[in-house]
Amino acid sequence: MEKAGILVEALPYIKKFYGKTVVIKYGGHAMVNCELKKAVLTDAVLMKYVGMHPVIVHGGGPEITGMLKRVGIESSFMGGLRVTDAATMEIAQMVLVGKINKDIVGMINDIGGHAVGLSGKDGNLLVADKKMGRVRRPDGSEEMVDIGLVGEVRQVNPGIVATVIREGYIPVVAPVAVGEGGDSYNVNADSAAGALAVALNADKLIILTDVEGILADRNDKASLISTVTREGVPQLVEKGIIDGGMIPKVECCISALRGGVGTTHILDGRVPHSVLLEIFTDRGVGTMVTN
Ligand SMILES: Nc1ncnc2c1ncn2[C@@H]1O[C@H](COP(=O)(O)OP(=O)(O)O)[C@@H](O)[C@H]1O
Ligand SMILES: CC(=O)N[C@@H](CCC(=O)OP(=O)(O)O)C(=O)O
Repeated sequence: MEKAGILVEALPYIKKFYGKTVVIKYGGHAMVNCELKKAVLTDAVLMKYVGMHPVIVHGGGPEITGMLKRVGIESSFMGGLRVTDAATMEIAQMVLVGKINKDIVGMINDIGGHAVGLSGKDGNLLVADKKMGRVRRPDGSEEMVDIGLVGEVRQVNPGIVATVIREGYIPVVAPVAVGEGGDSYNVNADSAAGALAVALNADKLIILTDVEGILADRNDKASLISTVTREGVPQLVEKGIIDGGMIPKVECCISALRGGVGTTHILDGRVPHSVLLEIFTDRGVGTMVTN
């Protein structure tokens, strides 16, 4: 009976989200092991079976760093973005599009779902301009520096994703964009997910990472901030509560909300089925960034 209770609890949410689009950003740090990956992807398959439209945008920062190391290239980051020269871009594309994307697609299909892998270059899905890096000088001022083939999404052409959804597949998108002259650009996966969520008019954007959500004190899980408004975020950044890799996540939540996405969430991808818990139960998990 207790187990059936979960299904009864889920029913109104299944009804509420029927036909709705949910963009799930699956970060590299949350891809801990095969079991966890399966749990996350099973959630997406289940969502599809109950009539929702999950779209996965994946990262893979740690795997790119690992592969670069194997070929003797040291990674460096500026403002959370990888400094990307031509050789780094080649490896990043190989890892993101050739390996991680296909691994996820294979896993979804193996679980019993139907997935199609895309990069931002397919169907000109993500069109990018060159993005400059930002460094803070000791006096507190900021300097813009060239960080190579890093892109900022200028335009999203979601047609190919819409087609894939309409045909019954789960789209799985790698954050490699097309730039001027057909060049590949390395795009932060959070930004790619946010831009795609806006273009698809998604109801939810869920960012899966390797922490419980936004913590007021990084050493205390109990300090989880379960809801923060768009206006409340800059204060948390100024106070230094939010820094590093969490900055592009909250920025992407804010721009997604501005662009019309219903709600945005930062969840712990290391907790099995955190996406299902967020969508189908009353127990909101992680941090919700709202209007
Ligand atoms: N206030 C905060 N609460 C939780 N994590 C934070 C906070 N500020 C910064 N972080 C950092 O952000 C990291 C998540 O970003 P990142 O490592 O880029 O993840 P991903 O690979 O999932 O994109 C956390 O592991 C943590 O170190
Ligand atoms: C420009 C830039 O930094 N791109 C990222 C793309 C992958 C990514 O964002 O992966 P995570 O979500 O796992 O961090 C990178 O090269 O690491």
